[in-house]
Amino acid sequence: MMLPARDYHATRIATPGKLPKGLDRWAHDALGRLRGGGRTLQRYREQAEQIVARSLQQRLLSERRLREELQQMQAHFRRRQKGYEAQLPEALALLAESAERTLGMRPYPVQVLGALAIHHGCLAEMATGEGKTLTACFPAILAAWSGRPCHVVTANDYLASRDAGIMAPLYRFAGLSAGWVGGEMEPAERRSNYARGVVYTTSKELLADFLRDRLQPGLCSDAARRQLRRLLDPRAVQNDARVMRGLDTAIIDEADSVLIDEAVTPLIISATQENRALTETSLLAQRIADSLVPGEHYRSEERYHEIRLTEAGRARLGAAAEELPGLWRGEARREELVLTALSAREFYRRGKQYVVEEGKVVIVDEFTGRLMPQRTWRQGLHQAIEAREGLALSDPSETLARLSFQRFFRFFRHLGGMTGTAREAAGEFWHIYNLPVLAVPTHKPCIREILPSRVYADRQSKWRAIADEVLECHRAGRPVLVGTRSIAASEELAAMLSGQGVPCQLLNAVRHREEAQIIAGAGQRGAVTIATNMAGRGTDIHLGRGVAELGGLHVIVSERHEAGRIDRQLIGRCSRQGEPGSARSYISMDDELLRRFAPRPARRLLARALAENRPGAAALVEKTLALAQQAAQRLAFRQRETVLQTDDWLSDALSFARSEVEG
Ligand SMILES: Nc1ncnc2c1ncn2[C@@H]1O[C@H](COP(=O)(O)OP(=O)(O)OP(=O)(O)O)[C@@H](O)[C@H]1O
Repeated sequence: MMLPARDYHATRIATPGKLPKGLDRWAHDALGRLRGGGRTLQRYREQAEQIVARSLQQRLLSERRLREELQQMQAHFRRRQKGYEAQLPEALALLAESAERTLGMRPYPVQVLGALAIHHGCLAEMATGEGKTLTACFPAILAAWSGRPCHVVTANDYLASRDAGIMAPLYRFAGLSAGWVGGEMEPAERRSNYARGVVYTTSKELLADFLRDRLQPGLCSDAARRQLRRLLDPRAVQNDARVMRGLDTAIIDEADSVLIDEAVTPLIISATQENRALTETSLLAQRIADSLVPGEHYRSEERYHEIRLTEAGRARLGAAAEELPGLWRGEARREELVLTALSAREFYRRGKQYVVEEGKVVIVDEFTGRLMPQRTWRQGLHQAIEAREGLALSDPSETLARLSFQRFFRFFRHLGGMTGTAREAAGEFWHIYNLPVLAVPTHKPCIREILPSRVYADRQSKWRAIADEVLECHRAGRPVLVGTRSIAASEELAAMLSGQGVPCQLLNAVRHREEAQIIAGAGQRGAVTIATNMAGRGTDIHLGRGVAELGGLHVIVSERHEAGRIDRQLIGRCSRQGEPGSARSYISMDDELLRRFAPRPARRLLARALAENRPGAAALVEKTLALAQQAAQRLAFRQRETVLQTDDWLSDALSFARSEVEG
């Protein structure tokens, strides 16, 4: 019997506390280390082994009996009577047996350990390929049994629909229904999916729906009043345009991507309005920017993506403004407009940060490599890029609601998650989200071979060497996956390989329709797959027959990312669950990471050492690259912390302003 999902609208969402400072922060960090420490891990490990052993005993239960036991357990968790948590091991044992019967997968002890960690509000670091999808189901079921909304957050729509579909039989068996919400869905479909016990979706959909729901007219923020209104006027339920049931538990897959990489970008719900004056201004700014000479009129700082006008640049701009409309008379405003146009020219590249589709600029997500047709850059940047591309300018938009992902996820009462790469950011997870990181051991020892990196003076020689290595693997019958940082680079390599007669599959934001098919073929004998970060997370590449004997999948990292975690995710596509596999990174002296984050004199010295073939030069470049990656990560962390502090400050300032008005 399936119990109806509880109507949760009437309950308040948790209000996030402030970030601890000074001594409080020190004490808080110590607590984090304790909660994510070896003792906790040992305790969960022992419990997990007992649970798996217990589940093996339940093999003898008839299907009817197993369902009955699950129903009783669901009732315990729904009522939350005192001591119900003592039933946790038995509940997990029943679910483990159910997973075997419905999905043909009995969770390994390390998966049960991961499930326990997530249930207790930790972030389980589980290596890639260890079966996080199944692991997440157990805490999701335990949470959804309470009748409160449980959201499983995945990295993209494809994974949301895939995971909800694959795991549906287990949820049904446990008396729950599972749904998924994706970008293309209409409100009615969204509502019906959000009404399910467990909902798979992406952080963007979840936050956008949360904000849109909050914008609905007549929404009472007070829980008791809302309940009363619904009792007095049952029609209010039908007229309620909100799609979500509320927020309670979020289990976040690829938690580092969601809670760290994307955390700083605020999600903004906006309405576009025609503004001819702004359109003309953007075109004028573009024309002026085109007349400025780099080095003479402005200087650009690539590391911080910052542009500064020189005195000559200011003078030239002032002279140009004399013949322009009033808006250009204000010095600060005209500089802002031209700096935006210059940023568009200097830092934004087609095929990297964006593509042009049907006459529109479409943003490519830097971390996932996917297109984001709903997103636009703010403060005139989108229009500046359109102007540079010679496209019709879109109307600017007015902000209706905004919230950063960081702040949003701090609203949840229960937060848990998993990822293959959390260690580097353990401090940040605890500091910002109160999530201790627990490193779960692998089910089988990992036999991945990390081959020494290869270093080249320039990108042309690097790409030629990559093509040679791909050809070598292809001839030997080994499948290869090459990860690139941009769409343009993936296309370039594909053209190069095709020129050499090597058939290859290309997976990027522009060619994504056959994603599932490409991934299904990527582990077959002789397959060559070139992919942007799209293949970096969640893709499960199965080895074809005889491929393991040849050495398994070989991964080539063609250019390192600012966050080391992203490289580790890509490398994690090979050698899953104890299979063989290997990975190699390629570096060139003009890689963006080195250009932006390694000091220029060091780069010059290294380039000379490389050109002269000095022993140890390649190792030095690799060390410099590691330092550059650390510098990039530190900068990104500081930016995220600032965003959260600004968010807190804004919310304080706004609530103060409101209470003043009300008072
Ligand atoms: N207990 C199990 N028994 C048998 N097969 C399993 C089990 N758990 C997971 N698998 C299989 O292992 C493979 C990897 O699982 P999954 O994609 O969930 O890994 P992952 O940890 O999410 O990887 P990634 O970090 O790359 O996203 C899948 O093919 C899945 O069916």
